[in-house]
This record gives sequence, C-alpha cells and structure tokens, in this order.
Amino acid sequence: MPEKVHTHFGDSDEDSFTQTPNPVSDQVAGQEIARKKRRSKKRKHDETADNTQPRNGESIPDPEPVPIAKPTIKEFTPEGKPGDIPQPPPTKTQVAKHETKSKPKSFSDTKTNFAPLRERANALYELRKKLPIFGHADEIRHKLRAHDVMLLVGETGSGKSTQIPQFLVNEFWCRPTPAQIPKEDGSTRSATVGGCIAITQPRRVAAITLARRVAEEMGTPLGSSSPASKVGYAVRFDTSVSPSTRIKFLTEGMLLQEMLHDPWLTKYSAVVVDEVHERGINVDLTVGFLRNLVSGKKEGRGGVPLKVVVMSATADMESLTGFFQEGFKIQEREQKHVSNGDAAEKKETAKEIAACHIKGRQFPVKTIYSPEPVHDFVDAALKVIFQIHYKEPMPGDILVFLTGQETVEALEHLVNEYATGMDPSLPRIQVLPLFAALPQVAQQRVFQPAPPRTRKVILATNIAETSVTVSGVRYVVDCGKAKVKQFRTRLGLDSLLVKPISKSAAIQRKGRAGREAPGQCFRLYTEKDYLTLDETNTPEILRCDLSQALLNMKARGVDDIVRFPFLTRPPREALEKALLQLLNIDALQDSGKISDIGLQIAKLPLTPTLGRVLLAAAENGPDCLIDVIDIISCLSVENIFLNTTSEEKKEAAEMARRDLYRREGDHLTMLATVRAYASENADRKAWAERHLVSHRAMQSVMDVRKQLRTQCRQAKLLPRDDGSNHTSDPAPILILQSFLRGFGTNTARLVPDGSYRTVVGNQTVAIHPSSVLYGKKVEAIMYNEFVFTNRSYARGVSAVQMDWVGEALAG
Ligand SMILES: Nc1ncnc2c1ncn2[C@@H]1O[C@H](COP(=O)(O)OP(=O)(O)OP(=O)(O)O)[C@@H](O)[C@H]1O
Repeated sequence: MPEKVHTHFGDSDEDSFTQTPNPVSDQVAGQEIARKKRRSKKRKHDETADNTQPRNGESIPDPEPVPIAKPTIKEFTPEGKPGDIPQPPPTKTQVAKHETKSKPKSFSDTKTNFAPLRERANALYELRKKLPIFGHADEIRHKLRAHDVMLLVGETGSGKSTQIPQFLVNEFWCRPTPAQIPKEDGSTRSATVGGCIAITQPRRVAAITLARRVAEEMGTPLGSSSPASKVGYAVRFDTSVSPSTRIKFLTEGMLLQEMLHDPWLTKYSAVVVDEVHERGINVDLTVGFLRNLVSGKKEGRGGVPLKVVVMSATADMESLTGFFQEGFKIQEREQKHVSNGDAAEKKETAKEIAACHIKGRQFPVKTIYSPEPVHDFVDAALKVIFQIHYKEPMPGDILVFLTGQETVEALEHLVNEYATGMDPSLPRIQVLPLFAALPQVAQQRVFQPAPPRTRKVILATNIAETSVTVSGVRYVVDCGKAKVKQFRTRLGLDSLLVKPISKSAAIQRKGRAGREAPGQCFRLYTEKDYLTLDETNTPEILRCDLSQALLNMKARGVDDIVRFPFLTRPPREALEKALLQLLNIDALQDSGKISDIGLQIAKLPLTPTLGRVLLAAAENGPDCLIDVIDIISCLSVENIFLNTTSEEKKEAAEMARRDLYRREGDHLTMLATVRAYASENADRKAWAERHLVSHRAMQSVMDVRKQLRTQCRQAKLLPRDDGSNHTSDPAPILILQSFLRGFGTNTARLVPDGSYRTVVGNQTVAIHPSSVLYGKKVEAIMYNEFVFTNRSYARGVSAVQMDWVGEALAG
C-alpha cells in the first residue's frame, strides 16, 4: 500500500464566498444588536410557552451576517443568551486575525454581498422542503432532547447529511454552556462547553462539498471567508472555519486529531457520524471514542452531555444499537458497583438509543444490468458512455465509477479520443477525472456546471461514492469493483487489490443519480453477480495494517487496547503485528506505552512509518530532511511518471527521463525530479511534458511539500531559516538510511538464484516494471509498497546495503 500523505490545495474553489470581511459601523452594529435582542426576546417567549420549536424542518436561518467588529465580541458571552444564535467565544488570536484580515469596505457592500446568499437560501428552502427527511424534523429533535444517542437510517439522497445539522443547530442543548471542569489538583476551572455540531465524513471531497451546500442553504458565507460564517469544514491540511462556526464538516481523521488536543470534544454539543457503513478504521475508532464519551461521566465536559447521531443509508443498525447499549450497561454496572444503590439504575433507564427511519427518496433511479459478464470494464464503460450520449436527452451528466487513477486516466484518454471523431452536431463531451491524488482545485472542477451544449463525464474512484452530490448527474455507470487495502499478515504488509464491491457500496454508487431528477444506473455486471456480492463492506480494521490506529489510540491515552470498545474487534494477530511494528519504529516503549517519538509521530499528518522516516531525516540535519520531504511528497501521489504502456513509449520515456533517473533507485529519482521541476522557472508544464512527467501530479507534490515543510517548521524539526532552496548535492546514503528507519521491514535481499527474498518472512518478491531498478541485481532492496497482481511486486524501490538493513532492524 502506498504510504499516503494527504494534500491540501488551498481554497481557490470557493469563488462565490471569498469576499473580504467587512468591518461594520457602530451604528449598524447597534441596529444588529437591537434586532438580535428582539429575536432573543421572542424566542425566550416561544421557549417558555413550549420548549419545542413549532416549525417543521428548519426555517431559513436569517442569513444576515453577524458583525465581527467590537460590538459583536460582547455577544460572545459564555452563557449564550437564549434566543441568540450562540457563538463560541473567539480567542484573542482569532479576533486579532479577523481584525487584521478585514479590509475597509462599506456596509452597503456587505449588504450587497450577502443579499444574494439570502436569495439563494430562500430558493433552496423550497427544495429542502421536498426532501423525505424534512417531515421528520420535529421527530428527530424530540428524540434527541430525550436521548443522547440516535441512530438514523435513510435512503441515499433523503437529506441526512445536509439537513440533520440544520435541524439541530438551534436546539437549546446546542448552546455553549458554562461548566465547572475538575482539575488534576482537585479544584475546578470555569469553561464553556458545546455550541458547535461536528459532522464527520469518510472523505475530504464530501466534507468540503457538503459544507459548501449547507452554507448555501443557510445563506451564510463558507468557512473562513467571513467571520460571520456559520458553516465550516476541516480536512487534513485545510481548515476553513470562523469564530461564528456552528456547523463543521470534517473527516473522521480530523476529529480524531482534534481529540488529541481536546479529548472531551468540549467545543461540540453534538457529533454526527455520517456514512458509518463505510467502516474505515477511523470511523470505527471515532464511534469507539464517542461511546466512551457518551456513556461515561463526562467529567471533562463538566457533565454537559454530548449528543451523538450515527447515520447511513445501509448500515447494520441493530449491531450499532447493541454496541452503544453495551457502553451504557458497562457504565451502569460500574456505577452500581460504586454507589451500590438504585440511583444509578434509575439514571441509566433513560439512556435508550433512539432510532429514526426515513423512508423513500426524492427521485427514482432505474437500474440497468449488463446482460453478460464484462471482461474489460474500461471498454464496457466507454460503450455505455457513448450509448447514453447518443440516446439520452440533455441535460444529464454521467458519473462513472472506476477502480483507481490508472483506469480513470485510461478511460479519460479513450473518451477524449472517441469524442474528437463525434458528429459535430452532437453536444460536446467534457471529461473530468476525480481521484484522491488529484489536486483539490482539479477535484472541485467536477462540481462546476458544464458549459452550454456540453455533457460532463466524470470518471471517479470510490471517493465520489458516498455523501457527494454532483449537480447535473443523471446517469451512473458502475464497474462493480474498487481498489481495497488488504493486509497480508504473513508478509506484515498492506497491499492494494482490485475487488468486487459490496451491495452496500453498489447502492451508494447508484444513489449518486436521482438527486435532482430521476436517474439511471448502469451496472457493468449481471444481476446474478450483484446478488452474490457481500452485503456490506468488510471493516477496514479487519483487513489493514493497524499500526496507525494503535498509535492513534495510544496517543489518546488508551493504553489497554483490549478494553477499547471496537465496533468489530480486530484479530489478535493483526494487533500484535501492529504493536511490533510500532515497537520497531520506536513509537512505543518496551512497556507498551507511547514513547516521545511516538507522540511526535502521532502529531504528523503521516502514517507512522513515514513519520518515523521524517524524524530520522531530521536527526540527519535540515538538508537531509528537506530532501526526504520531497520524496515523501512524491509518495503521496499515485504516480508522478506518465504511464508508458507500449515498448515504443517506454523507450521514449527512458530517453526523456535519462537525466532524472538515479542508479540508487526510485527514491533518489523522485528527488531529482522534484528538484528539476521546482527549479524550472520558465514553463513547468512544458518541462513535465518533455519528461513524460505528470504535471498534475507534480502540482500536488509541490503542494504537499509546502505543507510538510511548514509542519516541520512548526514542530521545530526544521529551523525557520532552513535554506529550503538549497542546491547542495543530496546525500543518498543518509536519505536511504532515514527511509530504512521506517521501512526496515520492507526489505529484500538478493539470493543466489537471482530473485529477491524478503528479509522478514522470506517471501519471493520482484521489482515492479515501473521501477528504475527493474531488471537490476543489487545486494538488497528497500520498498515502500507491496502490490500483488499476478505476482508479488515491490514498488518504490531503492538499492540498500544489508548492513544498513541490519542496523535499522536492530534499532
Ligand atoms: N452540492 C449539491 N448540489 C445540488 N444539490 C444538492 C447538493 N447537495 C445536496 N443536494 C440536494 O440535497 C439532497 C440531499 O442530500 P444529502 O447529502 O443531505 O442526502 P443524504 O441522505 O445524506 O444522501 P447520501 O446518503 O447519499 O449521502 C440531494 O439529493 C440533492 O437533491
């Protein structure tokens, strides 16, 4: 499995909301306060009459901006006046930041700028009312007033992700609440708890696009574009929130990261876990931590409850109910044990798990199966795309699900080639790829409307499978397969395998159509094959390297892994392997407790192995670290070199890249490529084309490189003035030895029959044809990735010496 760093590519896609915040005159701010007071009074009255909100669904929240100049700061009282839309208190830095950010503009500008937001919100309100979930708003609110945990099942497109946070945000329990939090010395400190809702998503694309949509529906600017913005998002390397943020979409990984600093999630009144059926490791850890939080005594929240909503279209809600109930039962037993009375019993009887089932979807989606099994899904998808394009009326964009970057790019090429020969009287075709390693700006292009008389054809991996609405899509083409990580216990490695998806994933893919109008889903497999698919995704925790998950837990104070509430308990063997791996890279002490190195690694946005490499490089000095960052940045994208399928192309690539290839192997070759690309000042795109290097991938590399450098400076691994533009020759030995500190177990030695055998496990492994070392015989190799297609391949390979390997494995 390639070691991944996640990328951040700025927020340039948020064009409509990037106005500079406007300072507000005192007079206008005064009016604003008066208006809020009136609202506050009215709401107080409403609440006294009936502590419920009489509306069905959520009325359109007033999109008028809350001004951020001096008067507004007064409103950030810890108590949060009833009726006010409560605001978390801004920190001094936040205030200072926003004050300096604000460019002088007149209030009339603000009005002009926000009026369209309000109009748009009004228009969207009409659409929201038609969503199946809308009629359940009161039921959901009532249930959550009585219960802390709710499980919600609703079909794809029923409105879960966009509406639930809006239904809840004005609930009384969702206000910042003053609390007394015990300190270690037995005293207490005053703090404000709650005020925000977190909605977790498995993927960054979904988190960003949902935040944008909900901001539109609420008529508020998005994220950090205005201090008045109520909706924000946080994905790795890219956080866009304001001091007024009340609804925050974030990846599960980001919530876990926040828990490192704030284990009680004191910022939040509710956490909504969306798309739980995906069962990635992070969602499993998230629900485990949340169960502990809701069923425990909440002392770190000063006793203020945290509401948890777990949602999906297809999850097994029965086992989730059992999972949360078990948490309450354990707590009840423990309390009984302590108090030995009925008080605890009474307290626990109210802690049932609420459930809500939303029936129906807004628009039907017709399923069309392939009559025969398909052997080449790229070819089959090509045919279906043009069949739709020739037969089906406009508008109607097409979303195709493929397995990975390679198949996306192969089909992109084919569709473009065919489209050039099309009858010019037909509408045009615009092909847009969508995969994780694509720069964010390119990913966001998918969400922009197609030009006139043009049909968008989006070629995506499963990153578009859940939660995402691509406006305009009426047709989904599903290849029925996905690349999945699979841990090969014997080798102790993750590999990437192409496997059939589950029924649940097929339902999600189909659900990407029929969101704005009726749709069609073309399954490139037979109905018989569909019926043989697994019902649900195999939880990642059962099939992946667990070292990152374990480090995550250890860093959050979970020392006794066995007692952690796993949604599905991973096999003992995999846990032991992961513990061993963490011990190997010095992330744990011999006692099993996290080490200082482990703590440092946990704070890096990298896998433990790459984190270890980074720290080892830092020990070798800033020059080495700067070079290692370049290489790690390349490992974060699927392939920086363009595919060379034919022999002819291969030869051309060899010629073009001659000056980049390094005899030491792929790592130094990547470094040479990044250095050459970065020093190209004239035309980087042309340089990339000349060298058959992917310009798109290199843009991502440059972005990750920048982020990692910043992160290393913040972590004091790099000095402020690190000479990052250094031109001194790289030190290959130091670089490769740094990599071995993380990848010591990913090594193989040459044996007399000319093959390579892994140092750990003694398995035969071949150098992948994409490697610059392909066909070469060296004493030993180190590799980043182990892929299994028709045989076992090592990818990302460099030549190393056996005594370095020995040293690395000895620690
Ligand atoms: N970015 C968007 N552009 C256009 N319409 C959108 C967008 N996001 C949501 N919608 C509309 O809101 C509806 C509900 O979306 P939402 O994501 O809340 O549903 P969901 O129940 O969470 O679906 P899923 O389970 O598929 O994630 C969509 O079907 C679509 O009509």
